Amino acid sequence: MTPLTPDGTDDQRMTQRRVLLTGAAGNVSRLLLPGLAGYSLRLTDRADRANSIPADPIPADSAGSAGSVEVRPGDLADPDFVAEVVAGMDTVVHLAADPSPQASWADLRGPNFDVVASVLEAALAAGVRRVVLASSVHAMGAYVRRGEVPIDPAWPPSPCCLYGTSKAFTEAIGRTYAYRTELSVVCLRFGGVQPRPGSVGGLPSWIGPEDLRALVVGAVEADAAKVPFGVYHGISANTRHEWDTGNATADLGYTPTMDSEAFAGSVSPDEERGLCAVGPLP
Ligand SMILES: NC(=O)C1=CN([C@@H]2O[C@H](COP(=O)(O)OP(=O)(O)OC[C@H]3O[C@@H](n4cnc5c(N)ncnc54)[C@H](O)[C@@H]3O)[C@@H](O)[C@H]2O)C=CC1
Ligand SMILES: O=C(O)[C@H]1OC(=O)[C@H](O)[C@@H](O)[C@@H]1O
Repeated sequence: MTPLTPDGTDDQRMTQRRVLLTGAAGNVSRLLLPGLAGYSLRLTDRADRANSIPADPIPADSAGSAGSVEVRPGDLADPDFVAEVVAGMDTVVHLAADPSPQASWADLRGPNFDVVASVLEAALAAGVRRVVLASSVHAMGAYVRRGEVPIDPAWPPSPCCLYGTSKAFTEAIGRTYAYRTELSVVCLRFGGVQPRPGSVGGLPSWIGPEDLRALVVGAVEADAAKVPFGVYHGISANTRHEWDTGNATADLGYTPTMDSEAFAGSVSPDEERGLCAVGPLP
């Protein structure tokens, strides 16, 4: 791997970094990509989603030079494809997964368990510096229902659903790779990633697009020697404070500026406490 120029400008550093984004045709990617415009990007998603992967240079959301964009469609369930698409990358931002809190074990075991393991294994083999793994607030959702807030990222996972369980696994296997190998792993527990929050119940766990971009860039850029592993809450600076983001500020330089309260008067009145419906597991 070519080392980055240590005294380069931020723009130079970004275009030198080769970043693979998985799940590039998805909803989080759509909001995230303008923040990654300065990187040399490789974007991947399933072939049947390829026409939703942006193929042209991404318009940046702030002044900055546009890096290159390469699109490589394929199925991450195939470990050979994973190895191929990870090769040559400095950083992997792994978003691809089943994002549904209603998903069953049968739905999740491939995309949210096996694929995570394949991505870490391929990244290690390829000499990748850092893997950023998409986790979710659902890994901690039981604390919300019990009203045990604000939630400290260092508390043990307490998933509210099997999807949350898959994210607790994601964090655990990431921690193992960081402990046993040279790979640095950063897990981001995103809240509701939306241009604006949808309901009153979603106000505490919202992360807006600008904060999402700043958090992921912070996770890509943080010095791997100083941050071999970490789990961070990806939440905006919401007035209805339920998620501690202090370690993200300290380690990743994340200083959120958006606040869901700005939308409080115009969201749906659904106030349900908890991220998931209660009832039998799927
Ligand atoms: N949307 C949200 O508010 C939140 C999302 N997350 C996490 O962020 C990540 C992205 O979520 P979204 O963009 O909302 O989901 P999405 O469903 O919109 O996008 C995920 C993408 O991953 C791709 N994918 C899944 N399995 C694949 C495979 N085997 N091979 C290749 N591509 C595959 C899908 O085709 C899809 O385009 C997920 O890991 C999700 O769990 C976490 C918290 C909140
Ligand atoms: O609970 C939330 O706000 C979000 O959390 C997630 O992890 C899910 O992937 C997304 O579908 C939810 O909308």
